[in-house]
Amino acid sequence: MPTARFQIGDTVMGRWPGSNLYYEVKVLSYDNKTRLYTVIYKDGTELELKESDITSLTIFKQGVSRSRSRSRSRSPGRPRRSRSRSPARTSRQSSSRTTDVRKEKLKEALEVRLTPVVKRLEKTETESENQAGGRYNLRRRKDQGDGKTVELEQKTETETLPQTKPPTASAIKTTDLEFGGRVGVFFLMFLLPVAVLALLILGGQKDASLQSFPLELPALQSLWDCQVFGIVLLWLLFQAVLSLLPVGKLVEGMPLKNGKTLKYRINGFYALLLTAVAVGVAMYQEGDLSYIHAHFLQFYTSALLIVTLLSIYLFIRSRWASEDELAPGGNSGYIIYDFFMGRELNPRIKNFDIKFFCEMRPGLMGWVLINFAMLQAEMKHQNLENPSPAMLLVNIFQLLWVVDGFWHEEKLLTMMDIVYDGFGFMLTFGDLAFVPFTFTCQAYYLVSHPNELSAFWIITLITMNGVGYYIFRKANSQKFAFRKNPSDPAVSHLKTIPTATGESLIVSGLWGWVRHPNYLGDIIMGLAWSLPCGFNHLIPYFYLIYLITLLVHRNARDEHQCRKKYGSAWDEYCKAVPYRIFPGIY
Ligand SMILES: NC(=O)C1=CN([C@@H]2O[C@H](COP(=O)(O)OP(=O)(O)OC[C@H]3O[C@@H](n4cnc5c(N)ncnc54)[C@H](OP(=O)(O)O)[C@@H]3O)[C@@H](O)[C@H]2O)C=CC1
Ligand SMILES: CC(C)CCC[C@@H](C)[C@H]1CC=C2C3=C(CC[C@@]21C)[C@@]1(C)CC[C@H](O)C(C)(C)[C@@H]1CC3
Repeated sequence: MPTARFQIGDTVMGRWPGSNLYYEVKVLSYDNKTRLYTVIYKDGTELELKESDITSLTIFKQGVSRSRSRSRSRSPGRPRRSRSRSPARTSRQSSSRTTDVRKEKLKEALEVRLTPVVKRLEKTETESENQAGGRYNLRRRKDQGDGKTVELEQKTETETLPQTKPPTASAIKTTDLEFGGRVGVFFLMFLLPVAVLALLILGGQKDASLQSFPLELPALQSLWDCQVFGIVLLWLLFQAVLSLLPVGKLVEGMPLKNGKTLKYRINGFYALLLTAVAVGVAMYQEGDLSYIHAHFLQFYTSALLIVTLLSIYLFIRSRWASEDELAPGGNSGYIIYDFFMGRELNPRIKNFDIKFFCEMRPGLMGWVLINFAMLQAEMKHQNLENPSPAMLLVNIFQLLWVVDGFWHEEKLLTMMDIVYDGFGFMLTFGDLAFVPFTFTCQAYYLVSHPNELSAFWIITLITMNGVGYYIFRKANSQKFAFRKNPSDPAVSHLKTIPTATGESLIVSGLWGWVRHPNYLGDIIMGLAWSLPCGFNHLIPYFYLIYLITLLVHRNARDEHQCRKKYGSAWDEYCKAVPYRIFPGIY
């Protein structure tokens, strides 16, 4: 008959599921059969924990002070990494984000069942302070001067405790396959490039209706041009050189599995300005940008070849990557799957981060350049003295979005694409081929399909894009500011739900309206980018369709992770804010 090591009513330290973080919990009961303890966290979450996930307060405190003195003696005078980390997020959050990533893919041995019992919506500062009592009041801790540091230190130190050692890297194996597994990604790998090619062929035809497909298939030799390939290579090289310029700040990314952080040069905005200058000079020298329109298919096939070669290089080099440099989602052992998803998380050549570079630079800059080239091509093809209002709107709206992206470049470092996803065919194709050749679908379409816009429509579209942008920017900035410092006056008025991980969820304002207001803003903008092209064809709506599909899928993926991470607090959030992306739609 097994005996319980901890007694009912004992206050002990309990591991939070899937993480290496320990919180004070009270033992409620012990089940002799399952050998599980039911414990209650201070936020009211009840869990069943194994004995190995519980430690007594005394042992825990000894462990913390031991590891503290160990780390001090190892690196005297060295500043704590966690305090000087990326400005993108606080290290407290960084820590839980990495933990979340581990939790998702490392198949930890923890088996816990979440049993939401008491739920509490944190309403106002005063109210939550009154309620603080015995409960875990996160809001209050953060507001208590050094409270944040204490909490942060404890978590950092906790990771060095022997009993909370993360699973060894060799245990990492991707078992949950996405996109239909091996067969799914195999088809996607061929379907995606072909679908984009079809879009480009169709968008360039006079009759771009889907019924006319597959008309006028281009001759094979017209898909390739060595000069175009050379231009694409030069473009990549030029952007790579700009990204390496020692201007702009150096920031640290999120902590990796091995506890290290990588440095990133944030100079995208300068690179955009320099690119604009270079294009200006080229035009002044009588360069004709409409060349891009005339050779659009060849530019695409050149990009596709580079994508393929780069993906092969990335896959081969990942063989030499250490286990802790691998992405949790791209290490299934199946060649096709891992090639598609990407094995290595942050492939680098010295300080040059290939993923970060591809994600932001050649594709996004290329998008703006191609749009501008389409504007010139439109004037040439339609004998216009000035670009059409539709073309101008599309160019300006999208330029605003790209400029915004570069202005907030460092925030990308906290996104799942950088923190979690490997760099393989999917992202390489997405960044270098999909973004520049499909996000430009409206401008490309307008070159051969003019669409008149009335003043009313123009004003409506400007308003729509403005509203979308406001929601998108405000939601993203609010979340970012809140994660950085919840006491920031700009966000401290927001109502929140505390969670047992130490992070709160915003439940008022935009984040109290729908659960992903930033996606909603993005979608409204996507609509404002397509409508200038009229309603004759589906081609200009390709971006909108892609965006909705991607964001709905991303939303599901994110919610799955948030539910695992925040447990009952996430359910509470979902109850308080029932709509996912669109108001009125669950
Ligand atoms: N045009 C395009 O092709 C694409 C555009 N985008 C845009 O990029 C932007 C960022 O998107 P993405 O990174 O996917 O997602 P989000 O920026 O929405 O990040 C989701 C994370 O936010 C945190 N969070 C969720 N709800 C709350 C809340 N109520 N309060 C506080 N924190 C919360 C959670 O992380 P935690 O709690 O750990 O902080 C969650 O994991 C969006 O605007 C999106 O539209 C994205 C993909 C493609
Ligand atoms: C079907 C395809 C192969 C799917 C590819 C998806 C990618 C094109 C997108 C996934 C997430 C992206 C983001 C941006 C660009 C498109 C991809 C790579 C982004 C960097 C653009 C600039 C923005 O400001 C952003 C919010 C930083 C975007 C982040 C996500």
